[in-house]
Amino acid sequence: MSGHVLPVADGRQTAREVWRLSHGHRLRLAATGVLGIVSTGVDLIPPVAIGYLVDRVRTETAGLGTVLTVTAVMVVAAVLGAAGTAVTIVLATRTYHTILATLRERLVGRAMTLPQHVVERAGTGDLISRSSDDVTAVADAAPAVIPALTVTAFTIVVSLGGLAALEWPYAAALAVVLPVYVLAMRWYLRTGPRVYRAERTAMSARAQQILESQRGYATVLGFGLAGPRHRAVMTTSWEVAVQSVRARIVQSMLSARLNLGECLSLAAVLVVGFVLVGRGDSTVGGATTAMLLVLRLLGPVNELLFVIDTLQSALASLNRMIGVVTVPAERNGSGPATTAVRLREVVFRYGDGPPALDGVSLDIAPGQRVAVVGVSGAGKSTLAAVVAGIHRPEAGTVARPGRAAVITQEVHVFAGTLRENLTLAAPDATDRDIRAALDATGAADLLDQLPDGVDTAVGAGGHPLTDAQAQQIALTRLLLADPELAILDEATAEAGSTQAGPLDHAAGAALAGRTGLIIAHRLSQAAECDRIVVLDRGRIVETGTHHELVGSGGTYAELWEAWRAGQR
Ligand SMILES: Nc1ncnc2c1ncn2[C@@H]1O[C@H](COP(=O)(O)OP(=O)(O)OP(=O)(O)O)[C@@H](O)[C@H]1O
Repeated sequence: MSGHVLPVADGRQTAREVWRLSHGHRLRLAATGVLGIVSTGVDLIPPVAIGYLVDRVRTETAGLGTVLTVTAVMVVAAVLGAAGTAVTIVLATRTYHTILATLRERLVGRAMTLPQHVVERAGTGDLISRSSDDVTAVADAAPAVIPALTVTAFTIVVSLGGLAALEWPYAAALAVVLPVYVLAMRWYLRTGPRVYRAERTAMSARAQQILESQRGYATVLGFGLAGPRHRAVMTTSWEVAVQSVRARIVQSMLSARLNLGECLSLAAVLVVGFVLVGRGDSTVGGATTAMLLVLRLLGPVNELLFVIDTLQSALASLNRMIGVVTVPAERNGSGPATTAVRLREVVFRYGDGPPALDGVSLDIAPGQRVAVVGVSGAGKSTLAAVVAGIHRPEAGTVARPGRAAVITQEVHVFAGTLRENLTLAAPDATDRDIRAALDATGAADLLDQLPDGVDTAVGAGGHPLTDAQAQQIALTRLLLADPELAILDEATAEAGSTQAGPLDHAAGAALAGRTGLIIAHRLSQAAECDRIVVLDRGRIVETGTHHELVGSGGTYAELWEAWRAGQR
């Protein structure tokens, strides 16, 4: 199965796609960046002001006026810095969600057009989980990750710049401590996700045991299973306790590593400050500013390390989402102008079963209507699905026009208005187009039965429709979608004898002017087609016009006789 999973984008693809998605938001992003730098720059003022005050106090040149002025400057700077940072975070979050919404739209759009065989092989669950769980993971990461990322990134740059501007050895002292943080981060990324995953898995197992015991309460009592169920819940609960303790230990160990980094950073800057002040290269006020800058830096860095696992899993989800968006569009292998559909030696089987199609070759010219007939199980529906691109053959080639539409036996009426149902594949259709299409397929009568005409709600919870009406709607939808190739798999097979005529008429209208492949159960339909293909156990055994085949006295002639006898 793993060979067929949907692709996962790598870092470069994700970066490229995010850059593309940011189109139209780049000015706002740049403005957010500038505001972030300015706000963190303003945040530098309090440490510098305190350093200045320390020097003035040491040289005994500070009066009450100086203290008040410096305090006022600090208060203003703190308020401005906080306000600027808050606006930066709001702007960044908004842009993040806008880009995420666009990505989600693209993801859903791409998911809808993925070839069915791609989805089937990967498992529908994978696609659903990418468009739901992964989107949630990326969206939920926003409150934790965005402030930590934006504030930390700007704070690191601005504080290091500030330290270097004071005296470069201060910045160098921090650089020496950097490996402690890098090692802590690498250790946490290796360990954290694993223990959290184990904790979550243990919790799901416990929930599962409890739920099963509750749902199967009667069985548990009836078979005297209370003891084993109790033990199962106890075992899984104990596992949760063990895993939770492990997770908390990992968090404590991360805190210990961060404390070590903090301690070393402060000690390093203190020692450097001591030496610089001793040599007269820095004032005590300068050393104080340096210490305050380092203290300011430590908070955001710790915060970032604590959310790094959230960030990592959000990135993994993002890569999975972008993986779907970047699935290359399938080449349909559109047929050359003289053939609309061209199959060569097509073999298809369900799982390990015998071939449902066994070396089928078929050409359909543009505008031609070909009927497929055969006994039940001959492979007719499979052929329709292969031509439609729903199934991919294991051998042979299939070429079809770019715009193909299929109506299968399972006609579905979507919950919504009749108009929405009809314009699903033709969103630009006007009221006149809809009316004309309904007239053409003979479904206009339906409008009289609906209280609000085309705006009546149909489908689940709406106005009830008969199977024949649902098929008429499907045929009208096809007419509006205007595909080059229409594949009708038993579109009129459900019809009782009174409905057969109108539905045959509707099918004829929907097929007018386009290439058609019709799976004909009612042979009167086949008789009207340009050509008939007879399938038997996955092979084409006869092909010709109705008259040719009846005249040849083969399989079709027998089927025709049997069908006519049944009609009498
Ligand atoms: N989803 C499936 N899984 C396994 N085997 C299948 C599946 N669908 C069809 N088959 C098998 O493939 C063969 C061809 O089936 P197909 O439905 O294409 O025949 P058909 O001619 O359309 O039959 P009918 O007229 O009864 O619909 C049959 O042997 C059938 O049992």
